[in-house]
This record gives sequence, structure tokens and C-alpha cells, in this order.
Amino acid sequence: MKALLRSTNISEATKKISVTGSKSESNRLLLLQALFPDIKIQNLSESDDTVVLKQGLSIDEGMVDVHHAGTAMRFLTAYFAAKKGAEIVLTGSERMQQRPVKILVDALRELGANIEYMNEEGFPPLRIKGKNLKGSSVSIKANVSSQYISALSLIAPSLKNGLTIDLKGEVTSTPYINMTISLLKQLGVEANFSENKIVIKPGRKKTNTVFVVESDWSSASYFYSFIALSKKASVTLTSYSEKSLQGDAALVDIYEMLGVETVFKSSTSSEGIEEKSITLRSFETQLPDYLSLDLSATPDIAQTIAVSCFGLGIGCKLTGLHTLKIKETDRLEALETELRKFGAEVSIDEESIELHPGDKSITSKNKDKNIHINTYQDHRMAMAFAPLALLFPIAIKDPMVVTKSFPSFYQDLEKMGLTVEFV
Ligand SMILES: O=C(O)C1=C[C@@H](OP(=O)(O)O)[C@@H](O)[C@H](O)C1
Ligand SMILES: C=C(OP(=O)(O)O)C(=O)O
Repeated sequence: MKALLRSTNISEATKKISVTGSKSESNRLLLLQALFPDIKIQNLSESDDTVVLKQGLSIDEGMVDVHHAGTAMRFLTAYFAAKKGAEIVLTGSERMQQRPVKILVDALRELGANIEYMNEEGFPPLRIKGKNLKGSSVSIKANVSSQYISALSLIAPSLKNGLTIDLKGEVTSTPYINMTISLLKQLGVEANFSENKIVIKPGRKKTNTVFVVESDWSSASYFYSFIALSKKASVTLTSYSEKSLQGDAALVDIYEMLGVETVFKSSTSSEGIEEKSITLRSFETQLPDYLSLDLSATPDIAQTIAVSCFGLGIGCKLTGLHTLKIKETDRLEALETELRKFGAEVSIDEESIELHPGDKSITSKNKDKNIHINTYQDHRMAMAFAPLALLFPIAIKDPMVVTKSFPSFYQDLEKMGLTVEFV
């Protein structure tokens, strides 16, 4: 199947869209809820990644298949390893079986965990026999994936002596670790992260137990790109606030450079419910010729930004992207291949992508080509390229990959005025 996207009906009227809850916050809170059942979660993510994590948490014995969900794989590895009596085979998609998990498994084994590799050393599937973990300190390489560190931190308050984690090397995707620590603190756990050391005490003091998940900022990125490329559309996205736990809220400043302003609003409904939203609008500004950004804190918005720059004819160098090679696909290679189809001059290395400034002719050059985008089983490839349909018709192959994080993506594009046809 493919989705044909065309721009037919873009208007200036501000559209209103509810984006589903952050999958990162949701998956952390679900894991914590399994450890502390009094937690209540509102605005939970509807993403596949959250659904599979929730299903996984509901069993103690047998097979859990997390498909493409990295956080579910890493968080459940730690959870089952520390759950006395659990006997689980934890597996995932073909790609998941190529995404490394050794750093986390080694750390858990150091704490006493019983985990075996069923096929290739260092990769899922894993056979996990849960037990009380005795260790209370561990050191871990921090420059490959922050998810290993979040996984250990999330189970830490359930360990008898808590956990001290020494982070070795340069820490990557740091806002995701900060999010984990903040949620633990909100839950009443004593937790601290400073200078490459995390200290988490066992148990918790009872505090407020109702958590409202903020909507997903990575998903908001596609609307930022849409507004930047359309120049006239505007949209209000619900349940976002100025004080966010999500690093991808950096979009506000990044897209301001690309001509999109963000207005935060907070109001109280007639039923007394607080409603928070952002409205995105384009504004007249001199766009830069070239943008240099270090995205090591915000890897999930790299594809969106690269495609926006291409659509705007701006050159860019996006660095700090070494983690992109081990995500749903090798995202640097996938971006290079797909952007070249439109005539982009683009190059990559192990941790960056560079795009040369384009000229104004990209729209006319690609107008009748009906270019097909391969998505490589990566939701963000589909969603990052979709806003280009504002400039010329495109086709997205295997379009339903988007459900990994954003199930209503195509309906929401239609609300924005794009025509979406599945053939
Ligand atoms: O902890 C999380 O919720 C995530 C951490 C990041 O992964 P890495 O730390 O592997 O970069 C991010 O890319 C992923 O989408 C979600
Ligand atoms: C990298 C991502 O997810 P995960 O690593 O959890 O599969 C993502 O959603 O972009």
C-alpha cells in the first residue's frame, strides 16, 4: 500500500488538532505504575509502542513481542530481570533483533540478573528469568542509547538498596534521562542526576499519584514543518505546555529560525478543566541560508528538520546524530537516499548530515515526478517527508508505519487540508 499526498485545500483558518500523549512519558509512567499500582495516568499515548509495552507488563510468563518499540524492549528487559518469578522470552521485529542491548544486559548482569541471548550475542531475543537483584551500583557506557540508563533508573526504586549509576563517556539524548529522573521525583522517589552520576534511593514517599501526560513534541514536529513550508496555514495543538519534560520542545526555538512562531495558551474550560495548547503560525522573516545544529539532545526531530530545510531551500549541517544509525533504520542513510530522489545535494558521515542550499526550482523540478518515498519501517521517515506534499505530490510507501508513534497522522494531515489517498 502507499499513501498519495497532494496539497489541494490549504486555508488560512487555524485548525485544531489533539496530538496523542508523549510516548516517552507514557512508557515511563506505565512501567512505574507496574511497580507502584496507585499511579493514575491521563492522556496516555495511543502509539503502538505504548500498546505493546502495556501488553508486555501484563504478563509474567511466556513470550513478549515488542515489534519495533525500542523503549519497550529496553524498559521491559530491566523490568522482567528484576521481577522475581518472571520467565519471559522478550523479542521484537527483525530490525529490533539488530538493535543492540548488550550494554544494558551487561549492567543488569552485574546487578545479578539472569538474562541469556537466544540468537546473537548482544541482541534480542532474550530469555529472562526474573529475580531479586542484589547489586546496588553499576557503571554503564552512556554514549550509545539513553534508554539503557532510563531502564535501569526506572526499576531502581524497586531494588532493595536503590541504585547508583556511573555514566561513562559523553552522555547522549540527555533530556530523556532528565525526564526519567523528573518523573521519579514527582512520584516521591529520591533521585538525583548530576555530573555523570545518578543516585536513586529505594521506595518512595507518597505524593500526588495522578499524572497527566503532555502531548508528544516529536509528533508536533511534523506540524512545525508543515507550517514552515506552507507559509499560510496555522494550527492549534492541544495539551502542550511551556514547561515540558520533553527535550523535543526545542522545536520552538529551532522553527522560530525557520519562520514559525509558537504561542502558548492556558485557559480553564467551563467544567473547570485546565486546557493548555500551542498555536503555530508562520511569520515574515529573512530565513538563514544555512543552519548548523547539534541535535544530540533531540535525535527524533533530525529527519523533520532536514526535510524542512530541503523544502525551504536552506542548507544545513545537523550533527550529534550517531544514535540515528541504530534506530528503526539507519536514519542517516535513509535520509540521504530519499532526499537525493528530489535532487538534493546531501552527504552524511557517522554522526551528521549536510545538505547544500537548494534553489527555488525544486518545486517546479519535482512537480510532475510523483516521487515515491521508501519508509524503511521507520515512522519518522513517512512523517518527516509528508509535508513536502505542500510543494509537489508525493507517495509514501508502507504508510501505516506511522502508528508506531502517531496513529491518527493521516487524518490530521487531512484536517490540515492535504488530500490523502491510499492505493
Ligand atoms: O527514552 C526514550 O523515551 C527515548 C530515547 C531516545 O533514544 P536514544 O537514547 O536511544 O537516543 C529517543 O530517540 C527515543 O525515541 C525515545
Ligand atoms: C527512536 C525511536 O523510538 P525507539 O528507539 O523507542 O524505538 C523513535 O520513536 O524515533
